[in-house]
Amino acid sequence: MTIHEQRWNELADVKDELAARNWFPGTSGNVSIKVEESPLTFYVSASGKDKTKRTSEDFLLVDGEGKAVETTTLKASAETGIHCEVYRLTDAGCCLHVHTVDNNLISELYGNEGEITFQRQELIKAFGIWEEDGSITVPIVENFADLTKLSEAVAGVIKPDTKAVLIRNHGITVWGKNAFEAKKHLEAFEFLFSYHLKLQTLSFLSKKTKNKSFGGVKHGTIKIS
Ligand SMILES: CSCCC(=O)C(=O)COP(=O)(O)O
Ligand SMILES: [Zn+2]
Repeated sequence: MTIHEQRWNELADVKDELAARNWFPGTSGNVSIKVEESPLTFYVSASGKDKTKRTSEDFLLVDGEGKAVETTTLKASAETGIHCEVYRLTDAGCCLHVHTVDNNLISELYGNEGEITFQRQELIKAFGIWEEDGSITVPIVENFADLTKLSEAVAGVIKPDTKAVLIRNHGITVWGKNAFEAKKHLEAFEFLFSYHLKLQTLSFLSKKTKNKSFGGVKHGTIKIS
């Protein structure tokens, strides 16, 4: 099997796994995988496709500027520019973008702060953070309609330890050194988002009902009194 076939299959497999979780509602989302480092080429999903279906026209090969490197009638994802920035600024080998209710809610709740930080959560070990007081921060950018501006906004918040960027009321773009790691990071973030939202809801409800069962909420810590 050629390297191109291998990468295509890895990307198709991870896309299927995310589709099985209903993480591509309404044709949303896009995925990519690096094929060659220099000059950069990567497979990216074709725009507007039903990402729950597996076909021979799911991906096309593009260069570091997001331009097709082979003759094709396929159109690269509208958000290919974001994938280009991720490959330009990080050592990513795979980049995944999904729209979920949880990542949209978190992006709106913390949008004005421009970031959300998770601490004292076992699952941050999925990002290689094993320190007692380690934390992971996800920057949040506005959802600019101009996709060049959106790509620039994403690029502007990527630091050396950034693993993902939230786009406000849009979705998350997350990456890893390969498809396995990118999926691991995505699953871990979605777990943290879901946990955080449930905890905030429980905290709010307990305050509303003056039920003292749940105390102050501090980055995932629940004090039971
Ligand atoms: C109906 S989703 C709107 C576009 C979007 O945000 C997305 O993730 C999918 O765009 P693509 O061009 O990659 O299909
Ligand atoms: Zn999107």
